[in-house]
Amino acid sequence: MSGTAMRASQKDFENAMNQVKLLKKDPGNEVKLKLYALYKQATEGSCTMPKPGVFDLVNKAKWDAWNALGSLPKETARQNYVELVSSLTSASQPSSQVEPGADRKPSAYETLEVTSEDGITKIMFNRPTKKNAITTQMYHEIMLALKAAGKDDSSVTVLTGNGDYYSSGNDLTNFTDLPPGGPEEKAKNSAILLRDFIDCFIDFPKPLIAVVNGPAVGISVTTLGLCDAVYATDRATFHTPFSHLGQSPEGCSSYTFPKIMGPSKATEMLIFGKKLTAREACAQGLVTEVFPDSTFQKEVWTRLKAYAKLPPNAMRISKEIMRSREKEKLRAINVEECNVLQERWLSDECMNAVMNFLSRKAKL
Ligand SMILES: CCCCCC/C=C/C(=O)SCCNC(=O)CCNC(=O)[C@H](O)C(C)(C)COP(=O)(O)OP(=O)(O)OC[C@H]1O[C@@H](n2cnc3c(N)ncnc32)[C@H](O)[C@@H]1OP(=O)(O)O
Repeated sequence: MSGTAMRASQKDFENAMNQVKLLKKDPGNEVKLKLYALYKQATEGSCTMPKPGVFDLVNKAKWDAWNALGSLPKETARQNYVELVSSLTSASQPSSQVEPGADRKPSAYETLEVTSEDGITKIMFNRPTKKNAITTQMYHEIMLALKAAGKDDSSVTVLTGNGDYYSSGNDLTNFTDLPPGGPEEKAKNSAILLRDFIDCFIDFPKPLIAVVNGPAVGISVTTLGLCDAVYATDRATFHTPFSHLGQSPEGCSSYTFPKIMGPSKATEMLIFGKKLTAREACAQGLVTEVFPDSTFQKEVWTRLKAYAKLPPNAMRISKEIMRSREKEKLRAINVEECNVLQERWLSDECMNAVMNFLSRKAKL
């Protein structure tokens, strides 16, 4: 939902709770879990309950769903709940009662614009004035959008950015919002969020294409290694300044980058923070193809529309074959990288780098 759209009131929330009870069609377990999680988050805030045991399957599934919302603000959870219920009630209406344009429901997201057309679900990062830096809320919204796109009836999913940047990576103000447990708790929560976020890329079931419309920094670069194709404007640059920030690689890049470009080129990017042009990134295999900025959008979307007409099940199965041998390995690498980062975030090197950026002493 855009920043200017109306927020759901407590009354809207209560109406939505009543509407859920009146749903004619069972929305299925997945949606019920999402509703449960959003309800708990909206009413109680972040999940602080102890995790149920592995054999307590139902409560564990509920706990997982709630816990996955991390620190999503209560108001956003309330809004997302109302919008989810609204989408369920409008989907269960007979088509003759649906007003023209009623399928164009307001977006369920504040930091993204998500659209579905011509067999393509487009997830657009939508904080152009902040160079599409990824806030905690935005991580959650991207996860929700990816999970929904993985199940919708589109054939391919596209990630792109609004404005002049693809994304400037992690929003460094994320580090300033400390929970009661201080930096240690913050680092622990962030590591869990990062692990879950990257798992969504590892497990994404359809072709996932990045349309890199401008410079990309940090995690918006590393996740490209988990996409299935990367199309870039010749204006894009690719920068992973982890050492400069006192941090270490994430997004499985410690594995995917050496595999894609060889260890020494990966070292230049991941350890020395060398910024690549789009053409350099293409020569090294991180980018699939580079287009002149003047024709970028037209050429890329024409191509994607043609790809989206291919048989969706064949594409899904082919991706599964290509990814299946790697999945367990990628998950393990993700956990390892998150553990290392959890410690890095508490280091003086990292804290100083973040403070320098926030106090405007340093930019990349
Ligand atoms: C759950 C946690 C998981 C963490 C995973 C680990 C992830 C690691 C990374 O992603 S590391 C990379 C982090 N990103 C950066 O260090 C980039 C920082 N930004 C910059 O250096 C510059 O802003 C720039 C080079 C991207 C763009 O410079 P310029 O063209 O001069 O624009 P501005 O600096 O004026 O930016 C406009 C506006 O946006 C704000 N902003 C931009 N990027 C970020 C960011 N990453 N975090 C926070 N804020 C950002 C910038 O402050 C300006 O805001 P203002 O208008 O001043 O309010």
